[in-house]
Amino acid sequence: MLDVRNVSIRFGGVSALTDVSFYVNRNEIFSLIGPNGAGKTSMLNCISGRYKPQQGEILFKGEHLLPRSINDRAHLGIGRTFQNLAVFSHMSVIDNIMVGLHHKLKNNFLTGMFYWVGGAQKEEAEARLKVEDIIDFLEIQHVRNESAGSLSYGLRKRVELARAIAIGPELLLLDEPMAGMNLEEKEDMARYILELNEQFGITVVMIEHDMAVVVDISDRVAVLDFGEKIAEGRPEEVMADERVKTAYLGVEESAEAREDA
Ligand SMILES: Nc1ncnc2c1ncn2[C@@H]1O[C@H](COP(=O)(O)OP(=O)(O)OP(=O)(O)O)[C@@H](O)[C@H]1O
Repeated sequence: MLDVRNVSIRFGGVSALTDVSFYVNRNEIFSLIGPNGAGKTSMLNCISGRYKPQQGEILFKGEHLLPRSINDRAHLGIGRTFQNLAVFSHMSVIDNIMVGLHHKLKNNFLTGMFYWVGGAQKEEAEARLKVEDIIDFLEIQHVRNESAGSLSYGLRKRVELARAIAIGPELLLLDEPMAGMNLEEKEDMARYILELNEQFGITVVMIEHDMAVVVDISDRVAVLDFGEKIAEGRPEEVMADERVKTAYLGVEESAEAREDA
């Protein structure tokens, strides 16, 4: 479904990604892991269209993605969430989800001006139905009319996920979906991701730092370190890899050194 070939991107003197290749099969849960600054978010940004790599190709269902805009990629079926929460705090939960869906609706701003004349009203009504399904699925009925900013962090993350799935993605890019969550919230999020994958056939590419979650729910994993891919395979294979252990050990050692200082 996704074929990343020899992707490199630099920011000034920093090589965020160097010649990185990997593939993701349809219906897999694929995790990108690695220490801070390894290039994981840069890779998601290259796939979703926020960044344009200087080298390489990315194919989605056999189509070249790099010449396409962010909106085009959403239309092709790529949805994403962000590392830092990207919900609109002042808007209600339901309106936040509708924003995601409007990306996908046929009627654009101009035709929207003829709301009562054109088909937009009907389209909006159908959209609402779909939003209700998503709200049920993510168990956020009780807060549907609350403003998103008033919700707990875990619930806001769920609203962000709801918005991403509202476009009906075939591929979902999740940037640290469990960051900042307590154990119960993490378990819930892991369950939603698994159900999206198993029941709705959504392929998932996820950045996650919680290794227990990664091992639990990923089919395959790729490890980045200083912008290079150092390992790829089944979670238990990757965790046993010496280069991976060294990459993470380096991080732990420097963290200990900071604590000692
Ligand atoms: N827009 C940008 N401008 C300049 N440098 C950038 C930009 N985006 C990423 N970088 C740099 O590229 C490198 C990789 O960053 P990236 O955010 O992709 O890493 P990451 O693995 O997602 O890290 P983390 O786990 O901390 O989120 C870092 O050195 C970062 O500072």
